[in-house]
Amino acid sequence: MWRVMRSAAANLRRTRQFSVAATIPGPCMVHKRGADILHDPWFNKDTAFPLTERDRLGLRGLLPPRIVSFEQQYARFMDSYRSLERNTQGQPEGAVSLAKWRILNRLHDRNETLYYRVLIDNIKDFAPIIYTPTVGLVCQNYSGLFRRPRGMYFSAKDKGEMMSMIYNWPAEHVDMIVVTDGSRILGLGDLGVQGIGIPIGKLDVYVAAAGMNPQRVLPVMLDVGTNNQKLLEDPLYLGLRQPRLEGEEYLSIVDEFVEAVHTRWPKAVVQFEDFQMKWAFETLQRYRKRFCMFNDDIQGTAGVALAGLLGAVRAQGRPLTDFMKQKIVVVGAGSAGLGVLTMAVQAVSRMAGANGIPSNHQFYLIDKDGLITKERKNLDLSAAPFAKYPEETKGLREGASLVEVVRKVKPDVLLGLSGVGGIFNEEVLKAMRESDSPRPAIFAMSNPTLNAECTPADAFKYAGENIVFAGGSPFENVDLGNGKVGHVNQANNMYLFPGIGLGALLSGARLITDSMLQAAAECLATYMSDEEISRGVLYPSIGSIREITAEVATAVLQAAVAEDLAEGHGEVGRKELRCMSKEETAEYVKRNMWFPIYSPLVHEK
Ligand SMILES: NC(=O)c1ccc[n+]([C@@H]2O[C@H](COP(=O)([O-])OP(=O)(O)OC[C@H]3O[C@@H](n4cnc5c(N)ncnc54)[C@H](O)[C@@H]3O)[C@@H](O)[C@H]2O)c1
Ligand SMILES: O=C(O)C[C@H](O)C(=O)O
Ligand SMILES: [Mg+2]
Repeated sequence: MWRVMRSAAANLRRTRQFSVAATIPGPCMVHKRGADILHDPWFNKDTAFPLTERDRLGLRGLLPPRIVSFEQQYARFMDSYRSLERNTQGQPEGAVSLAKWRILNRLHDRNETLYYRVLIDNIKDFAPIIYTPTVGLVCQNYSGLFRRPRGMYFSAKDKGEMMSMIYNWPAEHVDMIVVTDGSRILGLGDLGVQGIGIPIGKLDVYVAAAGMNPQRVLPVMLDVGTNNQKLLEDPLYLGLRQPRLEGEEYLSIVDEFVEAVHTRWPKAVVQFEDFQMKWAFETLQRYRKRFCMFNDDIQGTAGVALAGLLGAVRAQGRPLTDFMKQKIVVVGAGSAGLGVLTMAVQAVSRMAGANGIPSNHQFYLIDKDGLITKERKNLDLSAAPFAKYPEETKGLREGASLVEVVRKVKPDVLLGLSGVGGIFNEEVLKAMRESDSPRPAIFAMSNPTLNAECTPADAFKYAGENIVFAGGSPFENVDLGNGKVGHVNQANNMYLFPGIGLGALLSGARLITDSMLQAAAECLATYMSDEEISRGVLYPSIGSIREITAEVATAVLQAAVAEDLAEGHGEVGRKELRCMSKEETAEYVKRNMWFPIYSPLVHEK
């Protein structure tokens, strides 16, 4: 458990060419002809339709005569993207990001194959546009940006209709669903129906990183109203104009949706995303023993944070088992912060061994009212296991402030999942200089950029140059002068959710268990070489997200097999999965990862 890969092995893996040859799709059946094909982004090839297909599909005369290759189309798109970048230099960042999102979104609407190819090849550049942080801005402006619908919308007004509505979705097969109710979009709060941008962005990452087939993914918005007064008063707002449903009324909507999905696509994996804390925990508890689902903010985030925390131990030159001694201050007792602490405690008890006494002594939890102790009035049930007994507080009082806690505890790690920009201020960061760790770690994981607890520049400036740093949104590395660079990691659940979803899907498991999630976290934690870790590099580059996702999916699938939960997927049955070696499992995963190239289209009536 928690073995650290030898650096040579990790490097070898990194240099291995990632094979896409096996993913070349065969002919693709299309039930449309003529202009209907050109207007369908799944099938459209624009000017790249060869003459034979133009004849066969009734496209002759509907396109200019010259046939342009995929490579030429690709180059033309990238040229226009780069010229947009040049022409908008110096303009406000938000406006530029939205312009970039628009040009990508237009391509998405027109030609999915080309869109996903440019996305995969340029994921490092494009992830911040189609995903965090720009996706946050898109959600905030969604009603104004809306041109064409994407995904499905189930509203409180659809009660009793969902079982039939689900059949309105045009695709026969759906493998992966990301659903939100828009109640806690990143650190931006309740954005109602406008939160649909998040499932769309997450599923784009699924296609790019996990090779999910875009014809088989479904973003979903459950619109149960909004408590965002500004949106309710906005004449352009596209969602229900009513306060959020609560209690049983709310749950009956989610229940109906989950049942409808399960009836039509019993094997689909469902990811719950950006639900406010009470519903995030409630729905996870309610469905995880019945359906193949997980909550990304609780469980995906936990695995990514744990991998980073273990990396921070290695960066101190200590053995992994020293994780049990690390003093960690978690700021934010919401779905993400509590998810992280829950998984960290599980890791500590595994390390302590079967007879070890599970301990959370070294963890300190802070929320908007300060340090959480057993003396807290109306202590939230989910935070209770992490509340400090009086004898554990080092003399700190209930509700002690963040800076008081940091000064007194001298933590090895300060981890923010509060959604509050800038709360790791100069005073707090300077207090981290007194940390007991030779290499303190600062994780400012809240999204989007302005909601990060601090910037990396401030962290290196005030807490010292020897820190290890991770943000949740992408930031540039920091120039420390004298040729030294402060490496900036992105501790974002995108390193795990695509592999969790893909591994679960390909295993055919009916549930996503703690062991499967632990396998995902372990895989990420052991991915980096000692040399990388010593430079403060805790996570792989986004550029290799497809490789890490394939490994995570393999680990998840193997864990499902080990628990005898893997029932098989498509042609590959339970028995075959059980007989596969690790290498064969990895090959099976890669073989099933979709890669965008134009397939020959064959018309079928
Ligand atoms: N990097 C990632 O992968 C990742 C994953 C999940 C969530 N997040 C981010 O984490 C943030 C929180 O998400 P969540 O789902 O846990 O939200 P949440 O609303 O469930 O919880 C927020 C918590 O922060 C606390 N808080 C608020 N103000 C505070 C303050 N001034 N000081 C200390 N604590 C304060 C609240 O009391 C609450 O406990 C969001 O910004 C989200 O984008 C990041
Ligand atoms: O969406 C992200 O970038 C990460 C996370 O799921 C979040 O809610 O912030
Ligand atoms: Mg989220």
